[in-house]
Amino acid sequence: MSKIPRVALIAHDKKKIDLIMFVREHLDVFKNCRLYATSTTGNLLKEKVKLELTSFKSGPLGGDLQIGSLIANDEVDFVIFLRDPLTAQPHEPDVTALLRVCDVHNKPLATNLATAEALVMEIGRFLDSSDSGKE
Ligand SMILES: O=C(CO)COP(=O)(O)O
Repeated sequence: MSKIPRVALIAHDKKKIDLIMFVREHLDVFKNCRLYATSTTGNLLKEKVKLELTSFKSGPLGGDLQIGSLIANDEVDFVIFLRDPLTAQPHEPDVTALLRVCDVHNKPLATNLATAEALVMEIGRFLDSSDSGKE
C-alpha cells in the first residue's frame, strides 16, 4: 500500500447527502488521503466539503469502470461506494463490475454507512502508523 491512502468515493444519487455528511464528519482523515471519485459525487464533494480530488466520468457514463481500472492497476487502497439498493441503475453491470474487481484484487470496500465507519477507522489507523514511522 502507498504511504498516502488512496481512497475512491462514490455514491448513488439518493446516498450522496449521506456521503457528504460522512466525509465532513471524518475530514481529518480524508484531507490526508488521495481521493478519487465519479463525476457528480466528486463535484459535490469539491463544492460542499472543499476537498481536492480527482474525478472521473459519471457512473452511468463509465466512471465506475474507470475507478475499476484504477483498482485493477493497484492505484486505489480503499473504496467507499454508498449504493442505493432500492433504485434500479441503468448501469447496473458497471456497478457489479466495480464490486467484482474489488473482490478480485482484495480491496476493502464499504457499500453502506455502517461499513464505511469501520473502514474510515482503518484508514485513520493506517495514517497514524505512517506518521509514527516518520519519527
Ligand atoms: O453512478 C454512480 C455509481 O454507480 C455514481 O456516479 P456519479 O457520481 O456521477 O453520480
